Amino acid sequence: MTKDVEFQDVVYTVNVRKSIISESRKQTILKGVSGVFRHGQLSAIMGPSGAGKSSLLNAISGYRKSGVEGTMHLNRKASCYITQEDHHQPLLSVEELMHIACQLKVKGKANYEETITDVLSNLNLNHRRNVTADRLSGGERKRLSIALEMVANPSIFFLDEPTSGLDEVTAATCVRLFRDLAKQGRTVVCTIHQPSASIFALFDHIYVIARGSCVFQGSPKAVVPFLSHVHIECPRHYNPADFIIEVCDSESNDVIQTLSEAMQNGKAICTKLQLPSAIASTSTLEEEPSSLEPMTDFVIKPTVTSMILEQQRPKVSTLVQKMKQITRFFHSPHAVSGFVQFWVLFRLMWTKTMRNRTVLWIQLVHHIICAIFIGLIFLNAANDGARMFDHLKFCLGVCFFFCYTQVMVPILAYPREVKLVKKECFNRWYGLFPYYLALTLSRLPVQIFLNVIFTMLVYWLAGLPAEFFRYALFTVVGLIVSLCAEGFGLMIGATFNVMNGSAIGPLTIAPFLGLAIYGFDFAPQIPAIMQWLMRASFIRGGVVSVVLVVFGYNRQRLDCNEMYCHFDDPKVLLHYVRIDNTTLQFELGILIAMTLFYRLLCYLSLRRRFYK
Ligand SMILES: Nc1ncnc2c1ncn2[C@@H]1O[C@H](COP(=O)(O)OP(=O)(O)OP(=O)(O)O)[C@@H](O)[C@H]1O
Repeated sequence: MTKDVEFQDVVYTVNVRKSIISESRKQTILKGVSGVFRHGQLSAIMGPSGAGKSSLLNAISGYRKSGVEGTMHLNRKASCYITQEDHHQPLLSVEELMHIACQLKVKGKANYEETITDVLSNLNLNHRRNVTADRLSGGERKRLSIALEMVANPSIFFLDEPTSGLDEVTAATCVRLFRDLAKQGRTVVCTIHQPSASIFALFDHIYVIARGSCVFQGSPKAVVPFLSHVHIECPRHYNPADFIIEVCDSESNDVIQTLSEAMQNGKAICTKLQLPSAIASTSTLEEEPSSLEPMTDFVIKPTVTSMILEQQRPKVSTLVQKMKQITRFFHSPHAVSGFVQFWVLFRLMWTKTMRNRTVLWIQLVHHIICAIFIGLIFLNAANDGARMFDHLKFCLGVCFFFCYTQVMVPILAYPREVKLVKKECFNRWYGLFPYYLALTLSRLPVQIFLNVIFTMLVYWLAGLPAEFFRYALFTVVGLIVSLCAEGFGLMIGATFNVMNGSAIGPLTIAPFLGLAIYGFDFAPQIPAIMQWLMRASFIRGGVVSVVLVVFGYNRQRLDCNEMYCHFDDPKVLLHYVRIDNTTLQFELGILIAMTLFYRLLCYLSLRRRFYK
């Protein structure tokens, strides 16, 4: 089982477009870079801002797949990726998070308590086990991210800018911790912007990237001799890390080209020249670096990777390769079954919902106030045969409430969760399907409870007939409309960030609202094309369903306090708005199909984002 990370001729291209109307063009971010990160070593990917450090880390770790070409050689199942921002489940303590990590990542019934205490003590977090993740300091949060992955004991760590936002002392402590992890036989690779001299000296291996090309690879002590080799002299007492970044940040492309050619774009490595007598006495793991004293006897030599060795070996038959691919496809990358993943996630989401008391109270108050507001507008109007348009407005008001309440919440709240889920799915905590199922089902109990409160108040205040069957149908319709609206919101929240989503959400819902109120006063003249368009609006479907529940099912004649009430017979109203030719079952069927459709789109959108 390989523990090293090797890559060859990695190219990463993105499509960039200046504006929506301009043609997209390809931009090459990584220009055929190669390199190797060995186990037992702490490696840093360095470079000026925008050089391609994160792109390289994402490409070799597999965190980004689309647009990446080249050969990568690493054991992905034994690796983990720690993002720059430490996304953790809020409202859960360190200990609870560790328990969840164990339940999802540790095979079989192990003694979680022992594992948790071991890992937390190792990372100096044991004293913070009862604190919630959002109350931890920056350094502690970073250590928690590592602790959560450590329960599965991965042999490769990829960390994106782990020291960003930390002060010098905390950053040095973190880097020392990564070094300890590496010394235990792991490959630890992190991107770092511009380390201080003391932090720079802690790394075993440095990989410098500039404008998408590799300009240095090797020991930090070889930086100064290497630059001197290409006639760039680092001033005495200057931090070599600062100096090489400044050199790479210069305007001139020639310097970068010279350095990159000398390093064969990562196919070569700067290392200490070892005489045969010295080789025998040197261990593979280097001693604790005490200073950045430059090497005197360094050499640039080709990196010998197992990929190169493999190329020299006789080829394995394509049939054997195909068989390996097929068995890999059927082998689940997760430690526990899909059902266990679902159950752990369901309980986690339920706990989160129950602990978020403020949100629960806000939702409850919102439902009660809106119900009283709508109820008072149509107070005891439901039985007045002279107020046909008020009846329709009541049905519209109820549906609009469900739509707006359910659409906007996921649009604003969900994009934040997407990043956390992407990281956890990538690190093989769980699959997307169990997560999605848990997400859908865990919200249901609270949604049903709030909907029942709302419909009870509205139904009673409006003075609708005291028939349990009619009230139950009224509540079911409300629930299906709210599930459909939530699916629509989730689809937007999963596809766009908060800023774009909060603009796109209301924009896309507006035509649905228009179609929902279109033509109730001239229903017989609605053209066929509009009929089809109206079908596309789930709000229209909801309004029609509510009208059918309110006025269908043998509703008694309404009261009439005037000389003549044309609409006191509910059948006349249903006929006037051309709703008498449809059934509640049909309308609900379409609403359920739309709910499933939006939720499928949400799932596919998440899939595309996670696996691209
Ligand atoms: N998806 C993308 N679309 C367009 N440009 C991109 C994309 N991803 C990366 N880039 C560009 O590629 C370059 C390298 O990006 P990357 O994030 O890898 O740089 P970096 O070295 O990590 O920078 P920093 O230290 O500032 O985070 C930048 O100019 C960035 O704008």
